[in-house]
Amino acid sequence: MDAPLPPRESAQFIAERSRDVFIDGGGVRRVAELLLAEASGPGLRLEGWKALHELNPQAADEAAVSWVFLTDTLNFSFWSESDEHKCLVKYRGRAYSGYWALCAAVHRALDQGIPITSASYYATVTLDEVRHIFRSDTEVSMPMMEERHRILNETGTILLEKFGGSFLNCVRKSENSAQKLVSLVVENFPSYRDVTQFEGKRVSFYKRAQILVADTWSVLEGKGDGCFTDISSVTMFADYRLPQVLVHLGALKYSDELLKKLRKGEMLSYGDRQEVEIRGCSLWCVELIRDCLLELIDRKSEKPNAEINSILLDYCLWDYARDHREDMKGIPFHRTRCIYY
Ligand SMILES: Nc1nc2c(c(CN[C@H]3C=C[C@H](O)[C@@H]3O)cn2[C@@H]2O[C@H](COP(=O)(O)O)[C@@H](O)[C@H]2O)c(=O)[nH]1
Repeated sequence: MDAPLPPRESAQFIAERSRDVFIDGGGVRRVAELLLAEASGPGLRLEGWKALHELNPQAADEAAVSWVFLTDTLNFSFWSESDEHKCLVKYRGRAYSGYWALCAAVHRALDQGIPITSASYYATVTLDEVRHIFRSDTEVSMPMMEERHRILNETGTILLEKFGGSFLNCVRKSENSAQKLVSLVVENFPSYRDVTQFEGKRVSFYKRAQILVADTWSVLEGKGDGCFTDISSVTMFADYRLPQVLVHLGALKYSDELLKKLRKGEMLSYGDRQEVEIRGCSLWCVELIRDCLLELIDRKSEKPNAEINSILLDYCLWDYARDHREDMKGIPFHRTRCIYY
């Protein structure tokens, strides 16, 4: 079977044929201007990954890389039916939700002596143990617990068989190429194969594979094994938060029909035409925002302290979405239950 289009090309192909999701040129520019103000701050710098997030590993060693691999292997589908009743994990006096609940649960387990980031442990961890490790401190559990258990066993077994139980060995096989690492991950770990169809073409988003490469780059601070020569070729990560924030900021628009459907809380299945259009147009929209931002920076002839790329734009917009949850209440996120994002 022919290889799918890579994410960036997939996004352009989808955006050019989209019927229910549209990119707004004026909105793209306004977001670029909003981010220009950030260009010299920590929000758009690689160092922000550690400095702004207390649950991200602060070290840059093999254990930190293993932590990133474990969390990104489980980095999907945290949204709950109602925002009032959701999974929360308390850790060091704070209650975390969504993706951060996952990270808090990993730290809680490690503090209790459970080696959850070790492949030899999660390759054979039982469902009951997974339920205990990722237990919620509310009556709402983390979604898709059975799928998380299956993926842990599958991924741990493969990591032991093919990479000596350490994701750092896989990183080293990429020889400092981000694209090669994305390929190694999707070729060897089935749960990362975020591929679907659109108008007869096989398209890919590779959301978890790309964020895994980005987080590996971040945790290794862009140095040594984490110094990827082609890191700027990695695109934003097509999840369910970025589309929501891009619509909120006016860079993306939904048709009335789609907006009505999302407002009613209707589910979209993975691979549905509208679901693919939301993900593809969001990815392409961030590429256009990046191009516009780089143009604005050139015009201001203010050299940013480090190269701005789609990863840093994504992190910044995702954090923005987290910090503006209340303002975004009127904009629905699309509800898809899957293991890919
Ligand atoms: N596009 C994009 N999607 C991201 C992330 C992250 C966290 N990563 C970075 C964040 C801080 C550190 O810098 C990490 O590196 C999680 N997600 C996705 O969001 C969804 C969870 O959302 P909520 O239910 O609100 O927690 C779910 O699909 C999850 O897969 C990101 O950065 N970008």
